Amino acid sequence: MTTPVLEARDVTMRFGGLTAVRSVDFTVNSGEIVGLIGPNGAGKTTFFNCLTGLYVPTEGTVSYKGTVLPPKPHLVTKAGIARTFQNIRLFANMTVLENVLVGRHTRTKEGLWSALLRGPGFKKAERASEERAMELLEFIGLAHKRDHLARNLPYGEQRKLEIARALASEPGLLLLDEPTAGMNPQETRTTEELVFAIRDKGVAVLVIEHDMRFIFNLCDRVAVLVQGEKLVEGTSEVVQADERVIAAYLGEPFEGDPGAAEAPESAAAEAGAVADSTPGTTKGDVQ
Ligand SMILES: Nc1ncnc2c1ncn2[C@@H]1O[C@H](COP(=O)(O)OP(=O)(O)OP(=O)(O)O)[C@@H](O)[C@H]1O
Repeated sequence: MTTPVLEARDVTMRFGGLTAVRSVDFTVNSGEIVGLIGPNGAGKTTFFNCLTGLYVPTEGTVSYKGTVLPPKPHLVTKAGIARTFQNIRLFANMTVLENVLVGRHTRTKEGLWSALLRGPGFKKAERASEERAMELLEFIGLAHKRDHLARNLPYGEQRKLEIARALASEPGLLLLDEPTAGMNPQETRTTEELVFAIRDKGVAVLVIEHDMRFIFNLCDRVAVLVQGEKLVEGTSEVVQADERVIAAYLGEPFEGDPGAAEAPESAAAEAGAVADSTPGTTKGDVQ
């Protein structure tokens, strides 16, 4: 049975006179991989930031497993939501293992005194954390690089390490912000497999991405934001076939348009991907 993991109700985010997100209702159910797409500046990252407590929505609520979340990032993580960022945010001069251990801190119960005195309770907790971190490194295929500095990893592996660090907080929902940005097609395919494997481990996934082929292959459901509003939501097939989505990416007006005529021209390339990634076409990955 599917149960809601994340529920955003009527979320609005204004920056002064600009409404970046407008009255968005959005649900992610257990066992789902959901995509969030939209032209540049549509409000995707702002919406993510509202979900993770980085921004306090001007209006609306965000709930995780039925409980309204406090708008504080560390409390959101503690509740069970983890995220990665558009730009890699690893501790470059720490090892691969240390980076994952940092991600475990919300799940470590040992207090300050125990850590300072390095008592038996702390050592036991430290061993357990390290074991879990190594399991995660095995899972993402980086166990053999546990002692490498993060900054020396190739780009694709740095992004994987970010995912492992996010998983270290034992989330029930993982938010990925453009996980394949800058990746080559092989790395993108590996990421796709990794996201499926994460879902199979019982973690629901919400992903923002510009690579339409990636999104439509991966997601059970896709929501389209345009000018801060949710325009369409449905299966990959439904979204790809919706003319309003293509029009929004091309910056063409359409019935009920919240203002897509102002969408940036660069979105036209992405629209090509919407149109060309319909089943049966052979267009390559788009970035
Ligand atoms: N902190 C902020 N202060 C003021 N305006 C902001 C802020 N963050 C975002 N915006 C504006 O809100 C709108 C939505 O931006 P956002 O970054 O959420 O879009 P996006 O869909 O994630 O875009 P992209 O795909 O290019 O990353 C844009 O007009 C942006 O300039």
